[in-house]
Amino acid sequence: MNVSEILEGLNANESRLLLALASKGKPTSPEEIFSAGAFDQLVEVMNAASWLNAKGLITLSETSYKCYALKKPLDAPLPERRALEYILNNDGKIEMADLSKAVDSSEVSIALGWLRKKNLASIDKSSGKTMIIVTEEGKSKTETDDEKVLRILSNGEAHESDLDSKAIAQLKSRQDLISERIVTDRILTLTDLGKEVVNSGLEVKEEVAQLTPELIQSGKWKDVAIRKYDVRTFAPAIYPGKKHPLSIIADEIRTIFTSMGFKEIDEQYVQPAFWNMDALFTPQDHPARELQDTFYLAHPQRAELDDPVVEKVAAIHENGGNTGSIGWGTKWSKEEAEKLLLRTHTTVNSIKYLSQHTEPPVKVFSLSKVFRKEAIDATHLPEFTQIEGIIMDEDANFDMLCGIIKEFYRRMGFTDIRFRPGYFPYVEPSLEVEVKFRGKWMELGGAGVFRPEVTEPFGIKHPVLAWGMGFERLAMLRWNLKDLRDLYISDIEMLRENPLI
Ligand SMILES: N[C@@H](Cc1ccccc1)C(=O)O
Repeated sequence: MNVSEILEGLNANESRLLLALASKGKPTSPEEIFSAGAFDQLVEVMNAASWLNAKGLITLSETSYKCYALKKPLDAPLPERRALEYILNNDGKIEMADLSKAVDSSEVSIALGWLRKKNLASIDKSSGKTMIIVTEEGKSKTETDDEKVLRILSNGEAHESDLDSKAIAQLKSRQDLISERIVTDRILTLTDLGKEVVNSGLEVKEEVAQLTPELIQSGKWKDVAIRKYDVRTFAPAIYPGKKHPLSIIADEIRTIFTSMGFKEIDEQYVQPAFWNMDALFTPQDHPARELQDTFYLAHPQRAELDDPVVEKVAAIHENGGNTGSIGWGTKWSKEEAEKLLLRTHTTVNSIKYLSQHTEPPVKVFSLSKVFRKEAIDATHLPEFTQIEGIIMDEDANFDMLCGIIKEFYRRMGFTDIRFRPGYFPYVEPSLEVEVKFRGKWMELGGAGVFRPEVTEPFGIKHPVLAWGMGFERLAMLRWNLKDLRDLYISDIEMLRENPLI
């Protein structure tokens, strides 16, 4: 291509950039060009730069480096420093067991590990006791290399060349201390060809980026230069406000149930044990009622029960009432039933709704939070969400229950479902629902038909089909996550990359 052909092919922004670079007379960064004011957006400079680079009119060189910052301000010296101070104040030597006086119990092994690794202290067992003894280095070093880095970073972000690289590596290996960011500097330089193009009478031809009704009506469109449409141009990433992935799934679930004719219900998180357990024929000595499984309220501890149904439920527990069942055969305590707790399942919503709606048809669902004293791990959270529902109908039966659950999962995109015998005190038959995912069966919830011991006190005469299923686990399968906790960590990258729908 000769110079005049090149000139012909330049768009307005490319020409503008060439002229800006020529007037600077030296290699210049896109940011500097942008701040000179000829462009509306930095991305336009970058876009033009990449085209000019491809055409050989400029070179675009990039250098990357790392910057470090504190993840959060340090409110105390590192555990090993606090431990060291403590040992020094105790003549440079303490018993291992006393280390917990210097640092938090969760920091003991961290402090000890780093004291030894940094050679600030050593372990000595020669006296028969395990002693921690400060080394010469520990006595003289008032600041280690990593502490120096932390001190620098406490004044703000710093360039990697200003920091000790070994100390950085050490700090990176520890949790929650420092974060790393890669910064890329770009420099634009006119090539000889670029200079030649500038010197051969380059000028900016104004272009129209958008055809307007006026341009068309007035006929001006014939005279203006219209910018070429190019799908390969850079575009800035836009992160609009959008729904959290969990809300997207929740919406899907709501749409499925409402389109099947269900109405959504919910209740308070705090419930008397009566509704959460007793009304559901859960015996008062059931393990799930224990303090280590259920969150009970401290203030107030109880709510008085004055519903006439309480007596009926009591009789059912003690001797089966007039259901034909023999009940649990134990003395029922009203006090136990009056304890307030954070609901452990949304089945409490279903039974409360039934208590007010005893005639068919009933088709309701809940999608709401429940609470259990679970240790947090990859598949358990103390606060999670259940997908609950009931159907009461004259013709309701077990097949219908299995059919509804299968249909629900089919609409969520899971076709391999199986039912296994399970045990929930309030249903008979009692089922566990499992979904096959990547060749493995995963338990997603329970279901069954409410027992007469549950329905009789309310005078319910027709079958009630009930189910309660995990919401987070479903979301986990949907997004192929290994860890439930990822759903609730608001990782901004994950949220940005997640598609809008
Ligand atoms: N409530 C049960 C699920 C369930 C609901 C309804 C009927 C049977 C089982 C649970 O939390 O695991």
